[in-house]
Amino acid sequence: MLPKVNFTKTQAYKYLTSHFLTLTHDHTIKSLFENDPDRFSKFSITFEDILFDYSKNLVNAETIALLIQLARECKLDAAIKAMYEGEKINETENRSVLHIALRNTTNTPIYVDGKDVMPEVNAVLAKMEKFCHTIISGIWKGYTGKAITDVVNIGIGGSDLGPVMVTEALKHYKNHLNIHFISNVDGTQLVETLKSLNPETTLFLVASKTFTTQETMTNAHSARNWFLENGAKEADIAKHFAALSTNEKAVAAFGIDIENMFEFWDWVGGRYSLWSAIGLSIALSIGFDHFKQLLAGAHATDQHFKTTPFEENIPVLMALCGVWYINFFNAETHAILPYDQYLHRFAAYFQQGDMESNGKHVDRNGEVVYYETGPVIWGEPGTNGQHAFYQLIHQGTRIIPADFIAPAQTLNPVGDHHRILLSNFFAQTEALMNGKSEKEVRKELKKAGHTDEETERLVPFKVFEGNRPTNSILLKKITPHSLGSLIALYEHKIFVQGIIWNIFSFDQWGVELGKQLAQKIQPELKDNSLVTSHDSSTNGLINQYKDWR
Ligand SMILES: O=P(O)(O)OC[C@H]1O[C@H](O)[C@@H](O)[C@@H](O)[C@@H]1O
Repeated sequence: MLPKVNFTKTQAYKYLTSHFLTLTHDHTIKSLFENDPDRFSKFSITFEDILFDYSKNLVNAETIALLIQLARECKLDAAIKAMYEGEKINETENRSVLHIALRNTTNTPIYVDGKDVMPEVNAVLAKMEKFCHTIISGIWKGYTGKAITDVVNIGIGGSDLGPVMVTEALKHYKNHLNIHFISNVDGTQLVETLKSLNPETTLFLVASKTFTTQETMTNAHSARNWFLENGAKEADIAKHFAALSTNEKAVAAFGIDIENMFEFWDWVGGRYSLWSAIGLSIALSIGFDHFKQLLAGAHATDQHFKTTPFEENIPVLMALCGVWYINFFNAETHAILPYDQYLHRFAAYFQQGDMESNGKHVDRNGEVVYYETGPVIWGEPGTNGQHAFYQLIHQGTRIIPADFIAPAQTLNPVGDHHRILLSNFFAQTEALMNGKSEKEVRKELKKAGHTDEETERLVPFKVFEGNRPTNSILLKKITPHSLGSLIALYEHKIFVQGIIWNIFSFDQWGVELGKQLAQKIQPELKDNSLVTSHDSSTNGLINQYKDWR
């Protein structure tokens, strides 16, 4: 059982409330640097090939100490232990939360209901490895004797976003196989994807934890129809369809050979499942050795998170800074801004990771909370974001804490590109912190030849308040290992925040209601009769749709 502490009732929260007033009155981030030449070394941590710099936050040593006291009062240590020991901390679904077991490369036993899960985990990994070898090498033949050239992952949510994000992030390491993803039930994605494919050389991976998700099952059935309508027979399905699921019965009912099923377990949350059989498209894309490196990188973070004192623990500090902004500064969103094109789906991935985990308004006692919980997560790769939405981060009315992520080494050295990219990465966090004062603006305008009158008119628009907080995460290079570590840092950050906010981070009841209503509406769309069973807006929309279709 997880501890159930209301963090707003702790001593630390009380202290933080008064500390907030003194800190924000007396300091800016800029002045904190001016007053402490060692600030960077005090507020940054190097873990393997990752430098986490949180010095450009509105925190001082006292803030961090109080936030850590908060974590202690919320019994974070007991919660971490409970997760790592396989306790059923997902209490509303009565399940353990063990994505850490999927990448437990040191193989220490982890027990669920008294049974070590590691033999099963290793058996599936071995099966995935063998499968990857036969597909990548071309030993596996399609129904006309040709090797597989294209792999299509059919899944949605956690059965899509992780594989999409990681195959994109590690594109540099990919082999000859073309990997495609179909997630949306909008037939457009299916039709556009299948257009370029040959059934003789295509492998479909039907990825669904439950194997009941409507979008995925609809797409999987249509893919099967396409396969059978283009020359293949029922008996050929075994060579072209595999399933990644926890639901053997439903896989068999769909007609996929159980030999081609890669299993995982109910203690793997969908949005934490890229490390499981759901990662098969990743392993096929980059090869199994690279996939193992991805797992090893995540395992390294798991060890860091489990064994490092909170003062030096990156996910704990990421989480606590987030709590500081959300619950004391009323920040509503958190931006993830990777200065790396390969990470272009990283923010989208953690939209599900974070928002489905911590988008909750009922605490672990079943009470409605009166404080803010999970932030809105958003972001795009820099420098594209700079030319789109950074205006609001720099000069808008809201506080937007942001993570800037960049690799020191590029995987694609071309001319001066990487130096230009990284100079923007460094410049942005500096600018967000320092801003530009009236005095500086005046000087600049005068130097540019503006009259005094023009200068005074323009000054207010050109001032940057600064004092906008950021984290910088500098990686040596994007590798399967470092990416695995990075993803796991964010996963554990989400866990820590869920513990502080006293919410259950590993269920997702909020996605159910829309699903239920869609099931109800679907039969109403069959014929053209007038619909009157809903509110007037929903009726009006449905009836107009019927009129226009
Ligand atoms: O893998 P499945 O079972 O198809 O679920 C896909 C997705 O469905 C729902 O939206 C949620 O439960 C997500 O967490 C999940 O990732």
